[in-house]
Amino acid sequence: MKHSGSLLIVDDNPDILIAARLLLKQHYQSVKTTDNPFDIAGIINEQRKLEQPIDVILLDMNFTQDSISGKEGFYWLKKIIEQDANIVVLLMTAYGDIQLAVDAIKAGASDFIAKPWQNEQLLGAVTAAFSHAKDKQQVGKLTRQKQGLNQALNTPNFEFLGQSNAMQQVFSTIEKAAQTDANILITGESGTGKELTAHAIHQASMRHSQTFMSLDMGAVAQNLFESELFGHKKGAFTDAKADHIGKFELAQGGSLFLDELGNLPLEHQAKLLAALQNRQITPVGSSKAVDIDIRLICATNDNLDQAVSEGRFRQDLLYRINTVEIRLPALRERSDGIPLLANYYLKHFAQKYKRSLTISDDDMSALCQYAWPGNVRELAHAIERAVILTEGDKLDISSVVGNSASVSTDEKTQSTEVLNNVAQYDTFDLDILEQRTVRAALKHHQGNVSHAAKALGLTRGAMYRRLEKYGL
Ligand SMILES: Nc1ncnc2c1ncn2[C@@H]1O[C@H](COP(=O)(O)OP(=O)(O)OP(=O)(O)O)[C@@H](O)[C@H]1O
Repeated sequence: MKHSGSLLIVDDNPDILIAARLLLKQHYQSVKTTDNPFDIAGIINEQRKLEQPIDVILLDMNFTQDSISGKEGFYWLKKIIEQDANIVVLLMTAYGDIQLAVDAIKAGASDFIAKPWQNEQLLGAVTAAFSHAKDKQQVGKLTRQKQGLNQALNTPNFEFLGQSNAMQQVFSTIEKAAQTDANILITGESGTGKELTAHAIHQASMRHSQTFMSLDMGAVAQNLFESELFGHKKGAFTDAKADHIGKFELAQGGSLFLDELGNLPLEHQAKLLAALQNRQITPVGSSKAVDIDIRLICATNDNLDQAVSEGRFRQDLLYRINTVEIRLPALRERSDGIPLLANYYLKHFAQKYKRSLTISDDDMSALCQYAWPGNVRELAHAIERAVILTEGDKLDISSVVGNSASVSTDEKTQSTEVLNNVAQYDTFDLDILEQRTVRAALKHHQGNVSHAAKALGLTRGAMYRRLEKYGL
């Protein structure tokens, strides 16, 4: 059976063309020939159009103008590589010497054949060239797939917006810090946009075409931190059924985002510090260290200075990760930015649910006065819910504010009251408000933690930490 694949033979000697074609035609589906190297580019284009692209070119080194130096062969080799780097070129000459062969391979040829050839020798070289071409095409395909995956992983679902002075400052710090490889710590309450910030840093950095890999430390089981970060070898522990690549290695060349870093237990903090200091990691169960090249971005809504003073977080690790610190202000501290965000999310969800809705000026100022304990995430969820619930063409604000989980009339009335009576809040203590909101969500969802977490826009890990924090 003939192999699929296309071959082009270029030689000014018609006898050579006939002999090579006769032999190779028995083994390969498509064998083209030409005695004029100026035809090469046209044949490559033609075959591409026919969806039978040339995989391998057998190229003579000396055409009539200059019969022994091989210069012409090098010239055409260069032209072919410029036109299509996936084509594998085999050079041939009757005046072969070792130096010419070495130079040909240095210039990008895959091999070198001396004329006259033994048929087996030529067949062997062409077979190897086809397999080389297949590998090159596979690598090209994988590279394109990786670029596509990187692009998908690196692109968050929403734009990163900010109008307020506070956010303008954040954007300017991101721009400056992104240009360097400095470790960056992003702090701020839940829902303020720490993850969006991490993406923005990666996008503005030199590493933007590489991988952005993230790990939510709040969602990692206690016994898996090391393996998630550094990987493990098959058999390293009972459940290690196969080798596992850790996030550090997956992020190689790109950025590694460690979210909710405050959750990393002390015993693992030392290992993270060592990895950052040595720029090397060792997978669990391996004795071989792997060099790493990543930009580290960490985020937390914990107060790490306080965690240090309470002995929960290593001071030396904090110094290592916070070369640049970006603090994201709570939404209530930048209420002048609320209209931009509210309109953006209204437009987004109106499109999604095929509605045409606007927000009245009064309602917009009400949105600006509300304290948004869940920050932008709460605002986005509230608007999505209101878009679903509103019956007219003006967004029904009473269903929006302060009531992320509920749709009942009672609770709607309550939230309207909350909105109308901002001044009558009995407290603005966020911990207390958060605790109440968590309780309300749990009650509404009859104690179902997953549902309540979803309604609050929290990950399960973040929800469990709050349950623990408030003893619920
Ligand atoms: N400036 C912003 N512009 C547009 N959307 C935003 C902005 N900030 C946050 N959001 C949206 O709010 C939601 C929460 O953002 P993000 O996950 O980045 O917050 P976070 O601070 O990492 O939260 P957590 O601490 O709970 O993980 C996302 O849907 C995000 O798109």
